[in-house]
Amino acid sequence: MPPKSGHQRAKNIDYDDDELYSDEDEYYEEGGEEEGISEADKQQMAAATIKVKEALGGSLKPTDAEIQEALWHYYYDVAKSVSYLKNKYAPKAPSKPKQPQKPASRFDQAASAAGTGTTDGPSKQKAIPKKSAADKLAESLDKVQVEETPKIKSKNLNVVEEFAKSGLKRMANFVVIGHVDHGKSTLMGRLLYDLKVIDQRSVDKLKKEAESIGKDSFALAWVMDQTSEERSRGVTVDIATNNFETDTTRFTILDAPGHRDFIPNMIAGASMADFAVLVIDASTNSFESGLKGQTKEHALLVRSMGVQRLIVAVNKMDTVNWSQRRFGEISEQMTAFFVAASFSPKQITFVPCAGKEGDNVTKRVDQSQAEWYTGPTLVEALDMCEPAKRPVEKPLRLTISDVFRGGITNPVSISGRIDAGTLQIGDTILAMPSNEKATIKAIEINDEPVDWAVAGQIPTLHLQDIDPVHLRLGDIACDPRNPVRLVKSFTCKILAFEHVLPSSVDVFRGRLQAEGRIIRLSSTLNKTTGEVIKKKPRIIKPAEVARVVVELERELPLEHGVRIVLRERGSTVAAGLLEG
Ligand SMILES: Nc1nc2c(ncn2[C@@H]2O[C@H](COP(=O)(O)OP(=O)(O)OP(=O)(O)O)[C@@H](O)[C@H]2O)c(=O)[nH]1
Repeated sequence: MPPKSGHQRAKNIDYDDDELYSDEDEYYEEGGEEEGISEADKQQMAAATIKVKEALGGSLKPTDAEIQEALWHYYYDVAKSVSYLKNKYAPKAPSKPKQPQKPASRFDQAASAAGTGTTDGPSKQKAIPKKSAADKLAESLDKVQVEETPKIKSKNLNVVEEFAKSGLKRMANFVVIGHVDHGKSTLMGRLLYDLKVIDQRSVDKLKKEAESIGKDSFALAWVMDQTSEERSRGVTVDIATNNFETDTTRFTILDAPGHRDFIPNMIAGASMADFAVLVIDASTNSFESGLKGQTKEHALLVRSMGVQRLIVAVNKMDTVNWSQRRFGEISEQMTAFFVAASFSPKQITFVPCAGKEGDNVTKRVDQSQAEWYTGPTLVEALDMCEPAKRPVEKPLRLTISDVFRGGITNPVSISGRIDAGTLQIGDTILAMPSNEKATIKAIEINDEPVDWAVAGQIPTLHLQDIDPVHLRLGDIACDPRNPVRLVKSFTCKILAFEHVLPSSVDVFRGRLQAEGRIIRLSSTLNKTTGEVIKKKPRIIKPAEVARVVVELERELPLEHGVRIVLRERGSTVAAGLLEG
């Protein structure tokens, strides 16, 4: 298996789903109060018993009955029960603490470094055990002192200054786009392998797994495509992120899926990207079929979402014998298209490469194969990109791209790119549109605990004082003193991909998706100068730039300058920038 984050992912959680409380009845049998206990209580007790055992590790071994007594008394509050059991059963004489069964995860270390306590128990809505049973235990438990969840202490850092003096390498996020099967994942897998982000053993393991299901050629792609669903289908279904460093820059790869059904995920990737790597399969017919497929659509999408810089990886050059002519033909055709799509030719670099064998990825292609090519390798081209400026001085805006419901230490976590501002442990954030506050108890970047994070980074935040139902993909975590405003309708400048008429549309902003309606076509605009060409057009034609007004079904946190995409019945009709 490829390396995974230590955290259990729980994307798109259905919070009403009680999957945690499943067939664990055996844990209940040892002596709970059977009488008058509902099935839900039993299941809750069984699940909480497991959690308490995990939290106690191997050091203390109270019986199940003892654990359940504590849980019963504390209304299934795992943290309080654990405190009680530790107090009650800890050895009296000071002794060396035993090694915990499981090494503490980095998440847990981050939390304890921040001096945090934990809570995990039944939510407020859950059934409360009957008092009579609790009373039976009350007497014996009355005197126990319980640690309350401590307030998170902020170090009150000046994060902008910390960032300036940290000497952190510059950071850049790029999205990998291109038609299905053109070799995006393989190319990125190769990059990570050659830069030693993934080791030989892991690749060998992936190769074995790939061979065992007769898909040998996919081994490198699996470095990026990490979930089993993606593997069995052979396509990337979500954005895989991975990191690597060169001497000057720390890069985050956002590997977007090429399959047409998954364009919303690609949009989410593009909304976080400083630049894009467009992968084009140079093989006979593949380039041409890509042109009819997603090659152009993806390029247009990222452009209309504000991405200006492109690296075009003309891939699978081995299949055309590293033909200079083929490379020239593809570069020429694509340049004409890019210019029409308002990319500046200065911002585009074409690199011939072969991801599978790794030619011209980090190692220069053998001169005997392509003595005609003197330009940069892919990694050199990446290094030449100027990352966008980080608006660290602005109020915090973080677009939530994942919500995790974790374990005991970190019950609620989110991750997403910080679009603006900074944050640190102890900060209060406001989730919008739910308008609920939360406290940051720990922060991780690339699985490492840190004290702060700044615009451009994609941290994971471990939160407290909030119920996960208030956090949804696409929501904004912002500074409560400068909250993001909620809008019901907005004007935006769009590039049309198809004919645009007043009609119902799906509005995408990163991972946020909402139903809306184009209610007015205000004007068509000059692509370069932005001047009004025609007021109140009846229709907007493909490739035209226009200003339209969109009304949403519900209020959403949207601000000036955010990138949005309008889709209709599964296809992208337009994309652009929100004006107000
Ligand atoms: N000959 C050759 N084949 C390649 C090269 N790169 C990738 N392939 C093959 O092309 C196929 C598709 O590669 P992927 O990396 O999965 O393509 P993708 O673009 O990530 O596909 P999606 O995730 O479905 O969008 C695999 O069989 C790869 O082994 C290359 O440089 N040369």
